[in-house]
Amino acid sequence: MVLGTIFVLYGPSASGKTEIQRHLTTDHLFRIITVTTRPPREHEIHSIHYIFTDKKQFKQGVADNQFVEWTQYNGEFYGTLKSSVEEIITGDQNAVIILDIAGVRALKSLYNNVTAIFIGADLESLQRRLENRNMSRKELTERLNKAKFEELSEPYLNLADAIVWNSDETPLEQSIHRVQTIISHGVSAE
Ligand SMILES: Nc1ncnc2c1ncn2[C@@H]1O[C@H](COP(=O)(O)OP(=O)(O)OP(=O)(O)O)[C@@H](O)[C@H]1O
Ligand SMILES: Nc1nc2c(ncn2[C@@H]2O[C@H](COP(=O)(O)O)[C@@H](O)[C@H]2O)c(=O)[nH]1
Repeated sequence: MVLGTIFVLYGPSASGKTEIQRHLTTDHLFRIITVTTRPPREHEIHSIHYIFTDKKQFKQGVADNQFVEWTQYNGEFYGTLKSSVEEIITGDQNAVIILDIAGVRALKSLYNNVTAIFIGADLESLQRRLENRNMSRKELTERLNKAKFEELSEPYLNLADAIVWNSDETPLEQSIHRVQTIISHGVSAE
């Protein structure tokens, strides 16, 4: 195993990225926490799920060149701090991070040791899971449409080094195990 590898989980909203990341128990695996301007969900905690900030501070961070990459999603900003990534690239541990496709592209273009793991689920599973979230109908529709027209499309999947389907008929433990195997033994172990 090459240490200093960043494993990026990406895929549509509610595909299970956060849940899978939360259960990974691989040794020497650091979780890179990203920054967002979107409001926290009920259960989300500052510095654990995200570094929550406001738009003014985020824009200042962009101006100060603090981000290695940043993106906009549903009218909110999301970004990866340079400091959090460089700690891994120059260190001796692996890391896992959750990004959108722009983030995957950016990290792959900047660093060698980046493995992109697409976490997917069918639209029915995504809809059911999003309906369980306390979000507006408008946001739910936007997230589902993004999944339908972008995040489940070929260009999105083609960027993946490994694909893990985590629809409702797949036990979550099985998906966690697959991601854990990829992280511990590499994509070819799949
Ligand atoms: N295999 C599964 N079967 C049933 N439910 C699942 C499965 N995997 C994840 N879930 C549930 O789906 C919901 C969404 O998962 P999660 O929050 O991890 O998605 P996400 O991909 O991180 O979404 P987002 O990008 O919007 O933050 C959670 O309630 C989670 O428990
Ligand atoms: N390019 C980046 N994408 C990010 C970052 N942090 C999260 N994300 C992605 O944003 C969407 C929306 O996230 P949500 O928590 O509001 O559902 C999702 O695809 C995340 O993967 C980041 O720093 N950079």
